[in-house]
Amino acid sequence: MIKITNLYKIYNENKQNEFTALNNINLDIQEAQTIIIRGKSGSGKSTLLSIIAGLCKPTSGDIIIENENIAKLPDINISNFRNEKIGFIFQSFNLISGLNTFENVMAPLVLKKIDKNQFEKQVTQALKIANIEHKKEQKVENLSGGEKQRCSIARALVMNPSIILADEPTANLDKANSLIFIEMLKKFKELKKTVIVATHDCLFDNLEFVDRYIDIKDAKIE
Ligand SMILES: Nc1ncnc2c1ncn2[C@@H]1O[C@H](COP(=O)(O)OP(=O)(O)OP(=O)(O)O)[C@@H](O)[C@H]1O
Repeated sequence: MIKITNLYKIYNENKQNEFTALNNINLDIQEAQTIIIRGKSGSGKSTLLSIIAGLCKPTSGDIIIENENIAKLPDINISNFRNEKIGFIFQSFNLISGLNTFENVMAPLVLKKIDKNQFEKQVTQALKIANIEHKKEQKVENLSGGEKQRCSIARALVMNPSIILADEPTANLDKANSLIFIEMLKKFKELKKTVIVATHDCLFDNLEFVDRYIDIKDAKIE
């Protein structure tokens, strides 16, 4: 479902500060699997997730997602592809201040031509799955850290994507909220989402529902 072949990411290529962040990555991820990518700070985890999300171009190599080689897609097609297929949960939540929870979650739907009832249904369903419906009218700047994350999870789910990517999802959470996030991963699995989490948090070690742990060291899969 996600097939990565001979993937390289070289920052500042042919310059004095050239740096290889991903060095010949090959990876096959099946539909509905839960994958944890582990590695020290600077090992290349975020770079790999950003490339899978189409947020950043590889230097070379192929990333086939549902029969589409996103390494070769023009930028405009990549954003449409990302909007429909991928939900991204950012470490620092990336919510829009001044708007409430409901408005933040509906943001990805705004440009879609769907009727108001369907629109409200999709937002409400995402809020329910993420357990944040009770805060739908609260401005996001007044949410707690855990609630901000649940709002960003609802936003990631609102388009009903088949793939969920999470970059260091527990970096800004206390232990209790980190464990709530881990429980949320089980829910994603029940919903048959393909989930890839990049983390160096040992709370993610030895989880029985995780299909595969991938360790990255110095830009390579170990
Ligand atoms: N735009 C850039 N230009 C140059 N080097 C970069 C750029 N982005 C990332 N890097 C370098 O690539 C390496 C991998 O970065 P990346 O963010 O993927 O690591 P990471 O494993 O996610 O680390 P962390 O856990 O700290 O987020 C790092 O050494 C980083 O400094």
